[in-house]
Amino acid sequence: MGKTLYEKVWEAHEVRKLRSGQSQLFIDLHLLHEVTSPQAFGMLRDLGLKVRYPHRTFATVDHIVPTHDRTEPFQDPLAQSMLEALRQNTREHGITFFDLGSGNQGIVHVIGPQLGLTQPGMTIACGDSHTSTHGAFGAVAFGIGTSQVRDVLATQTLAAQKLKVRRINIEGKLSPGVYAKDVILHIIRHLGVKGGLGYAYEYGGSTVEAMDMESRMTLCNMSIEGGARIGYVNPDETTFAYLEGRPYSPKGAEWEEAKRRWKSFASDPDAHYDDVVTFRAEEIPPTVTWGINPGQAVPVDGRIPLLEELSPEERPVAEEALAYMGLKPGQPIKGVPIQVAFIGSCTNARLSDLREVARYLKGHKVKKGVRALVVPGSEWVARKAEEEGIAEIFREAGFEWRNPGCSMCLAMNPDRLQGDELAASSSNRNYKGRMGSPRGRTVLMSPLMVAAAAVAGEIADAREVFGIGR
Ligand SMILES: CC(C)[C@H](C(=O)O)[C@@H](O)C(=O)O
Ligand code: SF4
Repeated sequence: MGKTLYEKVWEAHEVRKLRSGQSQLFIDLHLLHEVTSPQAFGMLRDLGLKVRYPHRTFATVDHIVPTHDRTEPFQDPLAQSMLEALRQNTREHGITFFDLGSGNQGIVHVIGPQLGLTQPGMTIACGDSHTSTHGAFGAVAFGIGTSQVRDVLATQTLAAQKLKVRRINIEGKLSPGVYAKDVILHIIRHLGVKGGLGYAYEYGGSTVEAMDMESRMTLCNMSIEGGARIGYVNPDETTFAYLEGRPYSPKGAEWEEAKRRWKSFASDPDAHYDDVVTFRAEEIPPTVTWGINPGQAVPVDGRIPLLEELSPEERPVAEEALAYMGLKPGQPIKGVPIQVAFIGSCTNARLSDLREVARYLKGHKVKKGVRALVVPGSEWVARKAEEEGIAEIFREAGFEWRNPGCSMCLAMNPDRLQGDELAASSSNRNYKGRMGSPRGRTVLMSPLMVAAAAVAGEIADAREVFGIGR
């Protein structure tokens, strides 16, 4: 019986089995940001310990960064002190820090891949739940809590429980105007926000094989929204082509050797899976959420479910969601007015996302009264987008072009909703109050659908707004 990538990577990194039933796992790459690291460094200091492998540890600042005016000191003294703590901690421990203005600052899950730090066959940990993003490269990557951040800093290992593996096949060709974001929203809608508990998700099939790396990242990014802490795609030629020549990618003879090793981690054709699920690409519509978790989603041309169509478990959450969102059962989702349009986050703020939107947005204008923001995922993305004229297309259309950071996705910075504003958003979470206002509302969708909503002033079908596929 063959093995999955997950099992192979696990076995290659298992230091020992622990009496608890967990394993001690070696972590190849540890990524840090300002929110979940200060306490971990504090604990290390209290224990009189050093960082075990500073050269396997990299830091950036993303959550608290103001995206409008980055002049220091920031207006929020807490944000300023978090940045300073990270500067101090990384300096003291000899850790590379991609600080503001370094040219490489950005959302942690955007910069790892972009710099070639994220590689196939690695174990990657970060004190952030969307670490699953890095699985797009065939890495076993997962979010950890602050005490585990301490453990990894001190030992470069952590105690972890092995997961089951669910293979998710997506077969066929996506329709025009349908993207990886729609695929993952569709998957979560069908498997549920808790469907992945206890599983790592392995995504495959002809649709995934045809996806570029940035689409695969979008897919893996939201695994956690489906309850799976880990999501990954087997490494292939697309993966290698993306990594070749990146700053931290292996070079010269090492490159060929690395590729050989990376290939060996891919799941065997006869690998055993604990579960297998298959979706047809042609059946995946542009998908948008209507509720307060990412599983409460419908096709953009569909209706919000009637309560009687839902299972007894789903009903109370749906009622709560409808009351919060100010929406009615059976109502079409299209046409719901929006006040804010947000293109950004570790799900959808990479260069290919912005390129794709710019391609269609050119010549259109944001509807009067809509506040539209585009927040590139990293300084590198921002630079490239300026060079390619993408930034200008957004500005021309009436979007505010901001500096890189998490921005409104989590609103740990000045970018936030006001009152009960409703935002069309390319981010990954639509929890109550997620975007900084206790009554603020978030509707998740692909970046192109956000642009369509910005132009229409309401939730709209990008295929109609931009004349796609007809
Ligand atoms: C701040 C951080 C711990 C958090 C996470 O783990 O995901 C954040 O990035 C989020 O998206 O909610
Ligand atoms: S962009 Fe959003 S989801 Fe991603 S790390 Fe930042 S806050 Fe978390």
